[in-house]
Amino acid sequence: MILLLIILHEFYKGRNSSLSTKGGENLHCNMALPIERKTEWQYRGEGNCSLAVANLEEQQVYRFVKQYYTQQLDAITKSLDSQQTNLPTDIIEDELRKVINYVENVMQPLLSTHYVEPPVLCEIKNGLTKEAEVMVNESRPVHRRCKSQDNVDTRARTALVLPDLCFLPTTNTGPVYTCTQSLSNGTTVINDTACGPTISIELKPKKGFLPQSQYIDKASLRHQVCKYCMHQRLKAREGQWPRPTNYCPLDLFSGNRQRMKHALLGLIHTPQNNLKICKNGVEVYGAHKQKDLNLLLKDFFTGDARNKYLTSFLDLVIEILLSPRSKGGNSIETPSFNSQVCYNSKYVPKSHSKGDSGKLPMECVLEKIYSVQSLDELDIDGIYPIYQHLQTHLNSYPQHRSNWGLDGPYSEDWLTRSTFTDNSEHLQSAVLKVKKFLISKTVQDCSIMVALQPLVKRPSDMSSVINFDEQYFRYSISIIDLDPKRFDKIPTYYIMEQEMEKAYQENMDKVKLRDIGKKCETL
Ligand SMILES: O=P(O)(O)O[C@@H]1[C@@H](OP(=O)(O)O)[C@H](OP(=O)(O)O)[C@H](O)[C@H](OP(=O)(O)O)[C@H]1OP(=O)(O)O
Ligand SMILES: Nc1ncnc2c1ncn2[C@@H]1O[C@H](COP(=O)(O)OP(=O)(O)OP(=O)(O)O)[C@@H](O)[C@H]1O
Repeated sequence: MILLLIILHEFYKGRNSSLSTKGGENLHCNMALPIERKTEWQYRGEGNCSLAVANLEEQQVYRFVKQYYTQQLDAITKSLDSQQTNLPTDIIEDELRKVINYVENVMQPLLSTHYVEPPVLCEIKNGLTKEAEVMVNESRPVHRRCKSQDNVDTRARTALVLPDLCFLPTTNTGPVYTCTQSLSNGTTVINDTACGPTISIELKPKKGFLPQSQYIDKASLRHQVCKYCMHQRLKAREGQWPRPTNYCPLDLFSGNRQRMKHALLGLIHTPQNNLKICKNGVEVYGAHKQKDLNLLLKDFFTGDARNKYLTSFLDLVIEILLSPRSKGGNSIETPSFNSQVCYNSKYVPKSHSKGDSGKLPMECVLEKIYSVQSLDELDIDGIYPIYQHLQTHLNSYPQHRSNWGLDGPYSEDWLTRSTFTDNSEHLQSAVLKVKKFLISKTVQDCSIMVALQPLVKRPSDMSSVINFDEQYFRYSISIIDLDPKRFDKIPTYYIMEQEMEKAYQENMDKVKLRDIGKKCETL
């Protein structure tokens, strides 16, 4: 019997990997099998909507939906159709399918197959989500353990699944942690492919440009201070994080290595939810855990860099962030890219280093993210009146909401199609602007995952290998968290933007008053 179950297990495992490129059209997963053996789960992270846990055996990460997610979903579904009687399990499944379609049909073509892999829909057996949640509980941040909204929704019968991006794409032998391998005859040989730990770094870069929209008041601070820096004041006032960060997204997106390093050091100083570093999948640095990185990186570099491991690591990450994956070889600078400076940034330019033009190379991950973020040309000030206009129209013609695909389905032509020919050109163009805005919002909230492993020598296959400081590293780079943003959230965006600007302005006024006070004291 056990043998039969194992054979079935292997069969489904094979199916799982072969289906993973099909964007989850079918439901499949070995998690549905009645294997008695307990799965080894390891914590990977979480947001408001999902708990991400790695199945160590499969090297896959499951995103289990939380109760917060289903409550939101329930409210939205009821507001759109008060008659709806679907079961929560079906609603969740439909919604997860939409996420897959959005990533596959909208995000991947825009951001490239090199960086984006659509998740797969996986059926999960009863009791599995709870089992995983209990197993990883100790690793979760304390504030996530007490609210019922942060509990996984055990009614869900499906989950989104992606490869474990804290590791390099798996080989037949699985991830390699050590430099040596024990052979069956008792001898030990040096592993010539990979050596040392896998370090992953996750960056949530946020919005990388200052708006140039004509709809924003000319006198507005938003032309000088980026959204992230403004938001920091509001977050500080609301006690979301103990201290504001030195990180500014415009420094990271500048393409200038010195500025980028300044940005990364800002994140090391205050990671908040914008930086997370893992060693062999275990978080070692982030918002809630800050271990000695120089010590942790010691077995990652071969040279005797003493306390400079962190500096070397950041330089290596910068090289990867600027490397043009899809083209390979030389970097071509992006013609449309103009590096901007945020008034709030603490970066002080140093002497210009050689080869540092301060431009983003075409096709590097930052350039891809930047160019898709730039689809929003109007900013919220230009979009909000369009939203109101569309809402007024929808009050009279509610059926147009689905014609326009505002809540999906996300087909290949979601952005470009004009199936709503009975609408005026004006309306069609309004819908297109809103869609571009929502796409940009998704990419303003995504994360970059880089995984790296040192190699002992130059490998014969140099794809996804970087030569840095006379050492070779294999690496992978992916963009995650590309879920669609809701049309109905536009009014919230509008209010939030005003609150952020107000909070920033009030803080500036306070600082000014304090400075005047200090001057008066010295007179
Ligand atoms: O509005 P922002 O810029 O604060 O972004 C939100 C994120 O906050 P952050 O500032 O990154 O800490 C927020 O992140 P956290 O849950 O706070 O980690 C979410 O990603 C939120 O997206 P959604 O509502 O879950 O779809 C994000 O909302 P969207 O604006 O992307 O809809
Ligand atoms: N495939 C993966 N490999 C490794 N870690 C992952 C993977 N997917 C997610 N994670 C980790 O889990 C975290 C939370 O995942 P995710 O962003 O999908 O949750 P979320 O609830 O949608 O977040 P938010 O509410 O902030 O949008 C990520 O920030 C990342 O640290």
